[in-house]
Amino acid sequence: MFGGAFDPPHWAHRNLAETALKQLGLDQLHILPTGQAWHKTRVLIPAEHRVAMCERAFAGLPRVLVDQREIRRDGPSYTADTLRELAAEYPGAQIFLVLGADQLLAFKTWVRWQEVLQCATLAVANRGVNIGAEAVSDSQVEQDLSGVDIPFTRLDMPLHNLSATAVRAQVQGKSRRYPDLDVLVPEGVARYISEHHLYRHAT
Ligand SMILES: Nc1ncnc2c1ncn2[C@@H]1O[C@H](COP(=O)(O)OP(=O)(O)OP(=O)(O)O)[C@@H](O)[C@H]1O
Ligand SMILES: O=C(O)c1ccc[n+]([C@@H]2O[C@H](COP(=O)([O-])O)[C@@H](O)[C@H]2O)c1
Repeated sequence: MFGGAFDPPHWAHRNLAETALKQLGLDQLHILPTGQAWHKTRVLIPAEHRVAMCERAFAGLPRVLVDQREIRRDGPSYTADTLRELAAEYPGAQIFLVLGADQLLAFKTWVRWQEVLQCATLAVANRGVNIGAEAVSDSQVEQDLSGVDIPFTRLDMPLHNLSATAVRAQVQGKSRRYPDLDVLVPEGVARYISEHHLYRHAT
């Protein structure tokens, strides 16, 4: 499973999914847009938009499905609940949880994180912890991860200094770092953002 706010989904998300499919030899990859992100302070845009953008962002990747269960479930989205359901649906399967290094470093704040580890193997992509600020190097990420005492496997993906925060800032005109939105998000997502006038105002 690969969960996220996906507000909006960007190139690093797609590359992460592609890398996980190939490197882990997955039979199926569930993309899970978060319902209620209890751990985020900002309010996410409506789920229907995030789902529609995920459909576009991950389009054409084999064995990928956008799974709306966290959106349909009442209450905060806990990964432990989702993994329990997936484990029951795929008895005997090895389940991987795909995430970026920033989330691995926060992992012990997750609700029932021990249960998450019982259900899934964590598959982690390098990502700078200092997201949105200056670019970070692989060696800095290595240093950040060196103290982690949780078992995980590495996804071999080049570092992308990219975040949904940077995409929202670009659309709001707060940042002029990139020439075009297509550099940050797949074309279908850029079109959707423009057609639905998303992210024009700060939330
Ligand atoms: N550039 C990236 N490199 C590696 N992993 C990433 C990257 N961006 C996001 N991820 C991972 O994808 C998952 C979902 O991320 P999310 O949808 O919150 O995007 P985000 O860019 O972190 O958003 P925001 O900037 O709003 O916090 C998380 O596990 C996160 O670590
Ligand atoms: O279960 C939890 O307590 C929990 C706490 C923080 C994050 N998560 C999940 O981790 C995934 C990535 O989170 P984020 O904040 O990077 O979008 C997403 O699926 C979240 O629901 C889950």
